[in-house]
Amino acid sequence: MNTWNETPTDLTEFLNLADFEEKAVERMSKMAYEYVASGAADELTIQWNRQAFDAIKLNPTVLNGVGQPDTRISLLGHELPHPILIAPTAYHQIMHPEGELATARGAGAASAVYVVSSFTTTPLAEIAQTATQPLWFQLYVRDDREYTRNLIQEAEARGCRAICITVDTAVPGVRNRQEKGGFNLPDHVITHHMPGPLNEKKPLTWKDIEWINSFAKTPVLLKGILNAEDAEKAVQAGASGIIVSNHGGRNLDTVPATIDALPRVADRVNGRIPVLMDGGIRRGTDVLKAIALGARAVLVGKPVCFGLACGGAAGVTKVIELLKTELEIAMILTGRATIPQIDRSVIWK
Ligand SMILES: Cc1cc2nc3c(=O)[nH]c(=O)nc-3n(C[C@H](O)[C@H](O)[C@H](O)COP(=O)(O)O)c2cc1C
Ligand SMILES: O=C(O)C(=O)c1ccccc1
Repeated sequence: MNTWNETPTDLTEFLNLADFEEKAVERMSKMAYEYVASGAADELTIQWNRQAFDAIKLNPTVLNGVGQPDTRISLLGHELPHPILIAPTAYHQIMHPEGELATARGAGAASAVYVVSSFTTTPLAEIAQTATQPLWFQLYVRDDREYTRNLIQEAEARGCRAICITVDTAVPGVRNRQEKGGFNLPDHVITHHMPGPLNEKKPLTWKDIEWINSFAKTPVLLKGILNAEDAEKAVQAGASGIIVSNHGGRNLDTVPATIDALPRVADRVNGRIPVLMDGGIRRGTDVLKAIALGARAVLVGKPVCFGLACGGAAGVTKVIELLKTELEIAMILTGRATIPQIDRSVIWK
């Protein structure tokens, strides 16, 4: 059991996701902040993820009679109250002493699916005991097939409802800024399910995906697809879903913004499997734009880490709730009563 006796942070002054990032700089160790905030190399992709959202204009609809929008979605056979998921991020114990347990509680209070990273610093069993909302598991595939099979089976046994295989990290990116920040895990922070560093993984092939699909009992999603050709292969390999992602700009610098990559992937997939996206979601209008351009749901990475650092579970909850409230406002002002009504006509051409 963790005991965390500090007075809870007053979060009333946090009005948007940018406020969390601004305050997180002061609260986190330099090492942890630089780890979370940094991107690969010259950080062009990390900037483009945001700039591309900002460049998309919305088309309002007046006198539309929408009062309280319905944000529910159906995803992989389940109904979710809203389309905002918590992206897998490693090492929550360097962000807050309660680590992933706070994230799980925060996700529960915000009715959000929490995708637990392979590099969780809390055992999955403890997270599963704390969680009150669905968990998914993010998988880094390692060389040892038995290890990978056991990890998937453990995640499934703990009740995780989907496996997201991260396919964009055959090697870690050129993380100059993370290195300059002195990245180094304290001795007491242990990655229970992933001993050893990120770069001991094997280069994956489509055959590995088919192998995992042959025994996985839960839906398998591929996280880190950016173009239509790979999306088509994912469908052919039997994936149950795709997450359009550039890993938050942390891996291959100068790949495009995910919101620019999304429409082509969505067009090619053409509804055969759900397409999710992440990268740069900071406002409810970003969620609306992603759905308009073909995403069934979105995931949020860095802002959740900053929420966790600023306010533990309550900070995580507030980050998700702010986005959801902003999404509802954007739905009202564009005249969309339900998520399926958000189509490309909400984008200003
Ligand atoms: C601190 C941090 C750690 C991350 N760790 C993982 C991870 O363990 N596995 C993974 O698939 N993606 C990881 N990611 C990528 C996120 O899942 C997600 O793709 C990205 O953060 C989305 O962009 P955003 O931060 O702009 O929301 C990490 C991202 C951050 C910021
Ligand atoms: O930092 C990351 O983006 C990431 O994916 C990761 C994965 C494993 C270990 C450390 C970081």
